[in-house]
Amino acid sequence: MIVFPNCKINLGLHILHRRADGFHDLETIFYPVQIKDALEVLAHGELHFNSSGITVPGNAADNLCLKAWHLLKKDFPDLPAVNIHLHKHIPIGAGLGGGSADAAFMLQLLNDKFRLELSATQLINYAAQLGSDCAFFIPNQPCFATGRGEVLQPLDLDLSGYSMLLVHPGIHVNTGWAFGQITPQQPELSLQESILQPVTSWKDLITNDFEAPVFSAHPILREIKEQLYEAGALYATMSGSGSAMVGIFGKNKIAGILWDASYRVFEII
Ligand SMILES: C[C@@](CO)(OP(=O)(O)O)[C@H](O)COP(=O)(O)OP(=O)(O)OC[C@H]1O[C@@H](n2ccc(N)nc2=O)[C@H](O)[C@@H]1O
Ligand SMILES: Nc1ncnc2c1ncn2[C@@H]1O[C@H](COP(=O)(O)OP(=O)(O)O)[C@@H](O)[C@H]1O
Repeated sequence: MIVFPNCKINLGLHILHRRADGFHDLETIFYPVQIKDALEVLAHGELHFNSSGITVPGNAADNLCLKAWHLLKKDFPDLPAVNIHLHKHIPIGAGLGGGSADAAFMLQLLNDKFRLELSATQLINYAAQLGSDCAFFIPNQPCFATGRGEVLQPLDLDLSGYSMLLVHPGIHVNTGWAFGQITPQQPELSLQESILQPVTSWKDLITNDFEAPVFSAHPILREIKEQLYEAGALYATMSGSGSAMVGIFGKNKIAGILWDASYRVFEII
């Protein structure tokens, strides 16, 4: 069985306060984006994982696909061993939640392939144990998210009438480090209300708390944001803790930019 985990962007992100468990309560809008990995699982004699495409940092044994299998195996002792192949295409450490997407798609795939009959709510509970933004990839539709990012409220938001440019300059931002740079505070404007306003007004309404510290550490990201506006973006933002930068444009209204050859640039129409 093969599935194609997609990534997400964050439209606005506020960090509200630090919790006793070390995590932070936040509010954000998750929006699915169709840049995808490929994840294939075959029933096999013993558990095996390999990957191709972009190199995933860390040990293969720590890959979130394997963690998803082990998590279900604890509750379903008869879950068969599987042979997993991941082709990695989604930029890593980019604020696109690619690892979380792989984990959530793995849970869903195992649920379907081995008829575990887990409900969406149960899958969300498993996903939340694997990563704070992992739960989003179960409904995988635009959501207003609170809590650690796992409390999801579907949102009627459709950007298919716009074009989107996603620019990844290859900088890997560590999520834990990024949270450590923030002094949590209550936002001045309600994100839930701002997102309902026209996209043309988002520039003045919708902010990402990670931009200030991450732009300080990597000033090139501020320049990319400015370039996106110069190219005609109606709204430009960093996704999550970065470093992917997103521009939302009128349909087919992206002015040509000569990006640095080392950047990965995705045009999503
Ligand atoms: C910041 C966000 C915004 O969507 O995404 P990315 O930019 O990483 O994609 C998410 O909150 C990231 O979620 P995820 O990448 O799953 O984070 P986790 O693995 O759960 O946590 C990584 C580390 O980030 C910190 N963390 C994460 C989530 C949260 N609500 N509070 C935190 O303080 C913790 O220090 C934790 O050890
Ligand atoms: N399948 C996977 N894909 C990407 N990263 C993974 C995966 N499994 C584990 N990881 C670990 O998760 C870290 C962050 O991954 P990623 O989801 O790309 O970050 P972000 O949440 O910033 O988009 C990586 O540095 C890597 O060590």
